[in-house]
Amino acid sequence: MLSAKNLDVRYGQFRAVRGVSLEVKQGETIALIGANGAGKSTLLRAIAGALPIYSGELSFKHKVITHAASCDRVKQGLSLVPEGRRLFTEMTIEENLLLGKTINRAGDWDLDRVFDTFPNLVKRRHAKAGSLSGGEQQATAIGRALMSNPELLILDEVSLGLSPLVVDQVYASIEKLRDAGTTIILVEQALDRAIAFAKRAVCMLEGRIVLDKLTADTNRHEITEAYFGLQQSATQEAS
Ligand SMILES: Nc1ncnc2c1ncn2[C@@H]1O[C@H](COP(=O)(O)OP(=O)(O)OP(=O)(O)O)[C@@H](O)[C@H]1O
Repeated sequence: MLSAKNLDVRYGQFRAVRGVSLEVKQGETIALIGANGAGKSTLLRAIAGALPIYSGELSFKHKVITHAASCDRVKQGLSLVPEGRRLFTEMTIEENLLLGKTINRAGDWDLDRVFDTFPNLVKRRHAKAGSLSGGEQQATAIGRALMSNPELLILDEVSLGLSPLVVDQVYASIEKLRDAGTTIILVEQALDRAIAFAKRAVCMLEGRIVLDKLTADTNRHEITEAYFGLQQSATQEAS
């Protein structure tokens, strides 16, 4: 579904993502793991078209999208829920959700289905997004992405700033999406949760992928070593 080949993403001279290659198959769930500054958000934002790709090639459903505008990527079925949610705070939940619909991609997602998936939003549907709790805002941001009927859903730090109880609720909802076959890449700082949720773990260190394994074939210890750069067998050689 998604194929990244040797991607470099830069801020000025600084290579935040260095020669990253990643293949994502339909229906896969991938946890993108790594320490602060490892390059996870930069990679996801470049995949979504929010940052330019300096070099390398990115394809989605066999079509090269390396330099496609982000709205064209959404039209093709690739949707990012960014870190920090980025809602329109003066608009209501419902209005924020409907923004996801403006792209007009065919599919089953509509307001009713989003409210079924996130029942905590129903009573607050006419409340301004700026007045919502963190959990409600996160649910709205995910719901807005779903309204575009994505084939690949990318979630950056869904649990950031949420209480453990609310994180459980958000995960219960995205587990439903996973079990329905949605392809998901998610950044998650809580390692145990990431391993429990995803079928595959991809760990980044200093802009590179240093571990890429099925979660069933790895363990917390191996991922932690990759996370801190303690392992010898990097899956991608330094370029
Ligand atoms: N706008 C920017 N300008 C310059 N450098 C940046 C910018 N955004 C990120 N960086 C740098 O790029 C590197 C990767 O950052 P990125 O946010 O992608 O990491 P991350 O793995 O998502 O970390 P975090 O978990 O803290 O969000 C870091 O060294 C960071 O300081």
